[in-house]
Amino acid sequence: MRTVIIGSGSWGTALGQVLADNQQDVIVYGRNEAEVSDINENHHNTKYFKETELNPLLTATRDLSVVAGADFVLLAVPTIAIEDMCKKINEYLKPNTIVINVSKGFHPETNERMSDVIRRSISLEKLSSVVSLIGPSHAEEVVIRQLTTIDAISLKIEDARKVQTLFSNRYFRIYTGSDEIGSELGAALKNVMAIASGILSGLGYQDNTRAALITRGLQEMVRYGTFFGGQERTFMGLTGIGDLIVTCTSKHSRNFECGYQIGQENTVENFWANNTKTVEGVRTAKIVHRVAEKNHISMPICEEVYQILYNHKKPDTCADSLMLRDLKEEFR
Ligand SMILES: NC(=O)C1=CN([C@@H]2O[C@H](COP(=O)(O)OP(=O)(O)OC[C@H]3O[C@@H](n4cnc5c(N)ncnc54)[C@H](O)[C@@H]3O)[C@@H](O)[C@H]2O)C=CC1
Ligand SMILES: O=C(CO)COP(=O)(O)O
Repeated sequence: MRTVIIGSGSWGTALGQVLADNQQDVIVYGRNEAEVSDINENHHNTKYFKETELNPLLTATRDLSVVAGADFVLLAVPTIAIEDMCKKINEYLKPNTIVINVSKGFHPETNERMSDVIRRSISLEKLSSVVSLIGPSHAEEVVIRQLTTIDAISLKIEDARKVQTLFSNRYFRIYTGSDEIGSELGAALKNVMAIASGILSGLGYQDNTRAALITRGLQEMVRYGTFFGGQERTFMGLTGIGDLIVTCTSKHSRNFECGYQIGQENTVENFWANNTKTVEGVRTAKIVHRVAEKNHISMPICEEVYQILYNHKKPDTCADSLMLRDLKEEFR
């Protein structure tokens, strides 16, 4: 069984190494010459992992036609690039390919979840199903083989099981599930909460405040996710509370880091001027604002993040906006 990973960034490389560790037939496609040759020649991906030595069995290419003949294609590019990438690989795919999504967020214009974008962009006969491989998993820790558990979620459960078998090993354990809506919405929304968590740390708030953020943030995720048909219990699992904890508390999280900078500087200006990293929660905050407003879903924490990012609201005014809201709204 052959797997092609599209994207030689941090997550594509780390997941490629899991498969190389499992002695699977795997290759990474990257558009970036430096990342590809670093993997092939030095067994490093220095841009993301500094000195970490990669499994030498992991190789990379800049030739997209490598996708031809793959049984599994894993898309490890940011959400904004998923539709375009699907259209590019479509011509090469063989019938019945399992396409694995690892991106966390929404299509920037249509607001669709990633599985829906992939199903819309790849020809029906070429796709067995989409499997979302998501959960609490910083690439920086997977690449050094820290014990990690994530979910393989698919509407076609036998495909989720195939992905589970492909990736599972002594440090990487995969659970399966079929609540695609609840899982993908949880994994997307936790990025907005991680920005909020970074902001509150940057402002100097401590553990009580973070516990409040995580707990109330989870309530918002459940409210939003169940409105669109996700199951409440999914949010108690790896793609909900699990991913929420890891990104709201970790120095590895780019969403947390983005929030931290904004909180410390008490302004969003420098972030907008200088950021070059993949910070999915920034776009997600905009989409959640749009969708929640239209559907009258109460999302107070997400709304403050949106106001800071897009309406120049001062971060140090947000605590009062949240803490002094009408108490009658708080029925649980
Ligand atoms: N890094 C992590 O720990 C985890 C990341 N994810 C998700 O994985 C997705 C990918 O993120 P990362 O690998 O972390 O990002 P990254 O920024 O480390 O790497 C992204 C890669 O995609 C490539 N790329 C960017 N735009 C492209 C385009 N238009 N066409 C083709 N290639 C393009 C870049 O050259 C780079 O190789 C995100 O949605 C993220 O939320 C999920 C779990 C863990
Ligand atoms: O999704 C992630 C860990 O589960 C990665 O988080 P960041 O995108 O914030 O770095």
